[in-house]
Amino acid sequence: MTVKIACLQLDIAFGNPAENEQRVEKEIEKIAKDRPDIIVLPELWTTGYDLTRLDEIADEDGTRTKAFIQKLAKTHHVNIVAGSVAKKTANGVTNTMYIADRNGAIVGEYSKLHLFQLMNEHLYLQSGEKMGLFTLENARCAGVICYDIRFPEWIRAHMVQGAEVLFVVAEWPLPRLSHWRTLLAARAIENQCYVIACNRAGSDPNNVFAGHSLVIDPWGEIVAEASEQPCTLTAQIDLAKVNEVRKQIPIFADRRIDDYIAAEKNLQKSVDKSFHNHV
Ligand SMILES: NC(=O)CCC(=O)C(=O)O
Repeated sequence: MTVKIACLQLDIAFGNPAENEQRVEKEIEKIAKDRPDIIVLPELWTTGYDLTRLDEIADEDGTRTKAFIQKLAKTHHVNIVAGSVAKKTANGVTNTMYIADRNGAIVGEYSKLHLFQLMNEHLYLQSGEKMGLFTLENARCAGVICYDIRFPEWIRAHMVQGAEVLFVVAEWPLPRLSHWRTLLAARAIENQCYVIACNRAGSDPNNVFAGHSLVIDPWGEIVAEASEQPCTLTAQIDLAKVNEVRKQIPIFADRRIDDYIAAEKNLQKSVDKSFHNHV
C-alpha cells in the first residue's frame, strides 16, 4: 500500500500563534489540492521556542490546536501529524504532538520525553510519560519529537510494539545538520522502518534552523530531502517495503533482550573488574 506524504517545512513566527495558524491554514489549503494522505508539521509550530512567554501563549489543554487541526483534517479529508505545540496543563507546559485522522478525530497525542537543555527546555517544560503510538491509513505509526531521536532505546520500544513508520517533528538547528541526517538514517536502518522527519526552516532570536526535512526508507535510502529553505517536501512511501526488509534481515527475531538487560545491570560475569577500575 502506498501513502503520499507532505512535510510542511515552515518558517515559524516567533511567539505568534495567530500568525502561524494563518500560515498553516493557507499552506494546507494549497497542498490539499495534490491530495496527500498525510500532512506533517514541525515542532512547536504555533509558538516557536518563545519559552519565556509560555504563560501567555501556550495552548490551554491543547484545546485550540485540537479544534484547529480537526477542522482542517475534516475539510480537506487528510490525516495531519500536527507537529507539536506548547500545551498548558495543571502540572506545567508540555511539548505535545497531536494527530488527527481524515474524519477529524484525534487519534494520537504524545508529549516529548527528553527535554533539550541546550535550548532551555528543562527550565520551562515538563516531559511527557506516555508512548507515541497511533494508527493512520492502516499503518502502525510512532511519533517522537526532535531531541528524542538521540535516544534509540525509546524509539526501539515503539518499534517492538509493531510500529512501521516513525514520524519525527523538529526544530533542529543548522550547526548540527550532520547529526540530524545521520541519526535519522540510523533510526531507519536499525528499526527497518520508514522515517518521516519534518524540521522547521528560518531562524529565531537564538538559532538558525536546518530545514532538510527527510523521508528515509526501511533500508536507509533517502526517498526525499528538502533544502534549508521553507518548502513542502512530498514523497510516496510503500508500506510493503517494511516487511520485505524485516524478512531479509530479521533483527527483531535476533534480538537478545535478556543479555542487554543483564549487561546494563552489570550482571554479566564476563566483565573484567579492572574495566571499572579505570578512571
Ligand atoms: N528542539 C530540539 O529538541 C533540538 C535538538 C537538537 O538540536 C539536538 O542536537 O539534539
